Amino acid sequence: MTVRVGVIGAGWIGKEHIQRLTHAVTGARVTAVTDIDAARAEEAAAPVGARVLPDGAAVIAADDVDAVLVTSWGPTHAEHVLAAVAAGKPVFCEKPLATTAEDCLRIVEAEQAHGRRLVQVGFMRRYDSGYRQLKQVLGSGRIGEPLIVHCAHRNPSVPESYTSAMAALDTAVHEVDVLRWLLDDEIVSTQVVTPRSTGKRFAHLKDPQIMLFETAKGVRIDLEVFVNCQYGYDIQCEVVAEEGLVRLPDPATVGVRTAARHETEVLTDWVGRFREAFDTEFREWIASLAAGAAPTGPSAWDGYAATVITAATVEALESGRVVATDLKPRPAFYGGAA
Ligand SMILES: NC(=O)c1ccc[n+]([C@@H]2O[C@H](COP(=O)([O-])OP(=O)(O)OC[C@H]3O[C@@H](n4cnc5c(N)ncnc54)[C@H](O)[C@@H]3O)[C@@H](O)[C@H]2O)c1
Ligand SMILES: O[C@H]1[C@H](O)[C@@H](O)[C@H](O)[C@@H](O)[C@H]1O
Repeated sequence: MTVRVGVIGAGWIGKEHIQRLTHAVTGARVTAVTDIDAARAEEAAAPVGARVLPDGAAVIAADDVDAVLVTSWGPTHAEHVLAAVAAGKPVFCEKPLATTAEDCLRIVEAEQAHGRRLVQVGFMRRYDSGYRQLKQVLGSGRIGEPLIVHCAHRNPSVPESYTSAMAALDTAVHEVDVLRWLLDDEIVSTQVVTPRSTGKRFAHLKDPQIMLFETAKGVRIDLEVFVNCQYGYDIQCEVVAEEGLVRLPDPATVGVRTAARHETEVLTDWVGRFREAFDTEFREWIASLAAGAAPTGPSAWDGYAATVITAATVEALESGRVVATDLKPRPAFYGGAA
């Protein structure tokens, strides 16, 4: 069975995912595309033989759309996801699920009222082979219980429109999700320490930031977010446990030895670093839909948790205080694990 996908938002990542669904995933076809910029929609739709529809509502209602992909701007996500759930269609929403906790809860409630999972959120790190190996080691019990996690999330640079709050909302949101999943634990408090800011970019920006999270089981996480590090796109994660530690591998690149030096490449963007993870994410999503099963990836509840925890982190940055995340109790509908 071919899953026919309708796409809402044909910008940067929308175009990437349209290409991915067409060329890297079997069993999927993009049949409809919309964007508030019609020329952009046309540019993304034409090469894959999809038609352009006037808006998100038309995509969701279309007879030749079995599942919906939301890749528009964050503040518009909730409207499209709620409409897809109301129509009973599976929906994959790029992060964030919604920009407010209230909207996330609306989605969570609508999905529960529908009675079956329809929503998956685009946290692709859960599909990265390195993170999956980390989870396998932690789950095997070989190194005992996790105690401390050291992480770094570095981008070479960001545009001037990037704000200090985006370090949590746009960037650290990936660690928030992947660490909840990796540790099978919940983040209960957050704090932000601001070292001297880099002089290499904008005066308005607090960059780098050190985020300190505490989990329900007492694990401490330190996360350096440095979005103008200049040298490359660099994702680090090391879990220190009772009987050992496990570290996220760097992507494999050839080592070059020349002129008395040994060099390996550092990637420069998230597109290259997580390409395979994105491919796997969409292959597994489409496979679950083709099998008539509910999606197994990050849920609407995970989307809610990430929005609440990152909002609390912005509050921590602005107040200088430790902020409790105060998540609502997890509904049984979403299972036991984080
Ligand atoms: N998983 C990841 O690592 C990752 C990476 C980049 C972006 N994202 C997320 O993907 C989303 C899109 O990011 P982007 O970088 O592609 O942005 P973008 O600005 O390049 O594209 C967004 C597109 O959505 C369109 N749009 C906005 N509102 C719309 C609406 N109501 N209906 C139809 N189209 C609408 C815009 O015209 C634009 O073309 C964001 O939520 C972002 O956080 C995720
Ligand atoms: O939207 C992007 C994307 O989510 C990347 O994975 C992250 O590294 C960037 O910091 C963020 O701005």
